[in-house]
Amino acid sequence: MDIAVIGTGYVGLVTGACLAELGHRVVCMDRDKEKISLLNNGVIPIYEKGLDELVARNVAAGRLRFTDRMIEAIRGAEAVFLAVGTPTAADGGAELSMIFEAAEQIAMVMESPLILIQKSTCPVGTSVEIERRVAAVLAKRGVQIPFHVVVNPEFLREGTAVTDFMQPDRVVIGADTAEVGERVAMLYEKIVPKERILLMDRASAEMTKYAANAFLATKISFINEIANLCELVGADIESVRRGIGTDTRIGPAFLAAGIGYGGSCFPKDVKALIKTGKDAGYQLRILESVDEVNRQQRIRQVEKVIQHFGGSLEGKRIAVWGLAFKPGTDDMREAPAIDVIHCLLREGAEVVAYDPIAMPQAQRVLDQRVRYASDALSCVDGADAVLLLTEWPEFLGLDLHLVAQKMATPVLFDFRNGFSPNRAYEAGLTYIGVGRKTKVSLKPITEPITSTK
Ligand SMILES: NC(=O)C1=CN([C@@H]2O[C@H](COP(=O)(O)OP(=O)(O)OC[C@H]3O[C@@H](n4cnc5c(N)ncnc54)[C@H](O)[C@@H]3O)[C@@H](O)[C@H]2O)C=CC1
Ligand SMILES: O=C(O)[C@H]1O[C@H](OP(=O)(O)OP(=O)(O)OC[C@H]2O[C@@H](n3ccc(=O)[nH]c3=O)[C@H](O)[C@@H]2O)[C@H](O)[C@@H](O)[C@@H]1O
Repeated sequence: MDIAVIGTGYVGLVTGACLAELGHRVVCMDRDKEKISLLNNGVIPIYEKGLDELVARNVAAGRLRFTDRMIEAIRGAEAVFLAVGTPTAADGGAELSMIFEAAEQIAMVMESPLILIQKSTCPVGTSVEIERRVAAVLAKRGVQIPFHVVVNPEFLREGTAVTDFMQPDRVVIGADTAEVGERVAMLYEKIVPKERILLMDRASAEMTKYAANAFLATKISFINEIANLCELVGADIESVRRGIGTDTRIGPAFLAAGIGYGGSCFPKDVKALIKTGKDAGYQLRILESVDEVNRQQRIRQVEKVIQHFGGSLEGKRIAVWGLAFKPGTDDMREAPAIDVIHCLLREGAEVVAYDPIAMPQAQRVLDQRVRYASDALSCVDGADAVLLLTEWPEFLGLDLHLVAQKMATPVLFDFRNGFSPNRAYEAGLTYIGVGRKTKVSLKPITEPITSTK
């Protein structure tokens, strides 16, 4: 099929490259000329495992092209994916101006029948509004061109985006007729069995995406609340996590306690769903708490650091391991590190940070006073404490004896529960995790779980 993808960010670029890999002819379009120029010069603007080879292979095979011109993107296309951003608006809802603008730009130049596929995460009713706007532009142009708007939300995660796209648990397709839904389903036939392609109405597909992200965010805030309680009553969250995660009705995924969720989606999608509820006259109490618990979780961890140093961080050198919102990505959107570092600086600390991949992105958003180290060990040189904020494997494999030796005072705040407390103690570090016993006298009975899936 000839396909256009509008918006060449994390989702658009992965979608375009993967569809090309499946044999389709794909044109990826973005209004950001710099991004398109990089891509046309073989440079991938984001860090995502496996994406560079995938893009290079499909460009070389002539199945994947990039443009900043809408008319060029949709010429000859049968289907157009809309994968532009839908960030948080001032009222907490989803900012839809970019997706409406893209749809209207398509309507202004389309010459033949099209299926518009809403890949971006958008509140219930957006597909109907897109339909209305496209029809209005076509009417203004005085042309009659058949088109459909189909909802096909994306469930990939950054860091594993290519494999998530190529091996999805399921594909959700919301369409107003079974026939158009089936046509979009054909795009996924090679990667997912038919019974896992879920055809439904458009409103339900739009809601499914928000419900999925909101549920995963709820699991995280839930386990963080239990972890906070563990700290107060002397239980260990890693044991509890194992104890509940082995119940098949609960499952082990998304139960890693820590500093809370960040990223471009959970925070914004939870807020947007709360706003959808408000607009419909329904208060989503659970999700309001999920959002609030997540906000507090960052503050709570900084308070632990302040408390450890007797109420002030004035003149303390704090090392920060990890800046991206999770390992495997350079994405700094809503990264806990932003808030944590802001608070540390406000309290008078000197901050030295290191992230194996995200430092160039971080430098754009963090305070100029932050200093950057060239590796994980030099980051802790002379530090009064080190904070693990992103559980990159590179940190977890460090020799903690060496770490302790380099520090002025050997204190490890493990805000991702990436290390074994006993390993840290044996290396001479004071260990403070999230929901972990501050002193573990027994041999470790649980190993830290670093995978979040
Ligand atoms: N990042 C992720 O892991 C996931 C994101 N999503 C959803 O996918 C959507 C896109 O997210 P990301 O890829 O992260 O966003 P992004 O911000 O990385 O990329 C969006 C791109 O759209 C471009 N754009 C905006 N308006 C445009 C227009 N009128 N014409 C052409 N290009 C335009 C921007 O220049 C940007 O390059 C959002 O709705 C998000 O919630 C869904 C699943 C996963
Ligand atoms: O809509 C989206 O954008 C995507 O949002 C998330 O993907 P992503 O944000 O890339 O990353 P996750 O692996 O879900 O992690 C999100 C945040 O939760 C945190 N997390 C995750 C799991 C866990 O157990 N504990 C925990 O604190 C991570 O550190 C990270 O900050 C979802 O997992 C995807 O299915 C979805 O498509």
